[in-house]
Amino acid sequence: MRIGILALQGAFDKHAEMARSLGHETTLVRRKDDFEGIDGLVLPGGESTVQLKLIDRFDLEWSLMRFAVAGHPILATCAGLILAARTVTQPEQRSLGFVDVRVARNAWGRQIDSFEAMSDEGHPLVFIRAPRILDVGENVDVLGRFRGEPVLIRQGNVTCATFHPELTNDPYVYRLAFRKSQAHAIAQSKNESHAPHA
Ligand SMILES: NC(=O)CC[C@H](N)C(=O)O
Repeated sequence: MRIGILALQGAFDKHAEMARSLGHETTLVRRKDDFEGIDGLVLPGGESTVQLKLIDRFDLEWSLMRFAVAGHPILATCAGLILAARTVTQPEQRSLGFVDVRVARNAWGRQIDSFEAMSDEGHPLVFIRAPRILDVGENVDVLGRFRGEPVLIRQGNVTCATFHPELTNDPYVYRLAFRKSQAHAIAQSKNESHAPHA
């Protein structure tokens, strides 16, 4: 697949490395034109307030919405999850609403700004001023937990992590987010919609 990495601000280099190590091609996405030809998209960590401003400045909101609604696979991590969430608190902030979750920003407290841990399922986690998922809607699947609380979720084509999977050496989150079968299904539905109507 060709994976676009939103590269306005934040931790996008390591995402590109991880995607390439799994055999994907990558495109750094900074302008509307960059959405052409990508099959999947990463919304990386960083500072979500700054990222929102840059999305406005470069007029990318409509392209992001259209990409999500078209059903393409999206992986949103940390600040990316904050952008993708339905509701953001602490402080409140506008968001794109791709997934039906409520998140609190910077929610682990100052003393433990950044830390490494293992998920309940045994995968490595790196948290950096991470958000916490406060509640999930009924259409949201919880794919990973830490001490019982959701840290990896998926709703339809959008997979979100509160942590930084690109800073671990475990690619399972990418495998979950960018499944071949998913890309295939999307390509097929595109072909069908292009088929001439009898
Ligand atoms: N590592 C991260 O992406 C941190 C997210 C950041 N604390 C925010 O609120 O946007």
